[in-house]
Amino acid sequence: MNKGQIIFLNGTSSSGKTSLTKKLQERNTDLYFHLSLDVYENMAPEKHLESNYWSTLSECASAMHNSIKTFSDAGFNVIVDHVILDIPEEKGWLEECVTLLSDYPVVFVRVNCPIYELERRERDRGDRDIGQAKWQFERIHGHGTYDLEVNTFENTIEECAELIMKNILPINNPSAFKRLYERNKEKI
Ligand SMILES: Nc1ncnc2c1ncn2[C@@H]1O[C@H](COP(=O)(O)OP(=O)(O)OP(=O)(O)O)[C@@H](O)[C@H]1O
Repeated sequence: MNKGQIIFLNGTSSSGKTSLTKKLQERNTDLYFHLSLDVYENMAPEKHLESNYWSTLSECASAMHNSIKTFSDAGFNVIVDHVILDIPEEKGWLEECVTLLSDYPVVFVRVNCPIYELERRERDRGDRDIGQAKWQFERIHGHGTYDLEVNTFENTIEECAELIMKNILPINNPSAFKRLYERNKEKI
């Protein structure tokens, strides 16, 4: 069975990942499942998140990373909506993803948006902690390796979705995940 396609979006809060996911699902006739850390976090009991937030969140993230592989192995396409930061608490998250998925058809997408627009969206939403987007903006994308970048401020969500679909790589094409995996191996 062919592995399911993986579109892996990484961007700060309010960068437009959910909007982009909905647009990709709308324009594709093929079925794409949406995997997001919020959903996995909601599966964990509140008492664990309250008493040990980062360690519980890391277990939620790990469950999600392993699920991506399971979905793809079963032939299901997925869109992963993630915020992987360069902070000690999330150490190993990206490494786990690239180790699990280096041989999978992944398009790793950097979702960009300028800080003033992130802050404007954050204020408008009213359901996000003010300052969260800025804090994440200063701690994301440090590894610098992606297959593709989109900018949800300069381009419409439709244009960003179009660009992603044009960049779905043929199977066996070396993706950013493969390059990151090889780079990590050299460090060990
Ligand atoms: N291209 C855009 N132009 C204007 N507003 C946008 C654009 N993309 C997203 N937004 C708005 O920004 C807000 C955040 O978008 P969205 O939920 O897609 O971001 P997100 O990256 O999934 O955020 P989070 O990680 O916090 O869930 C929403 O109110 C959405 O309508």
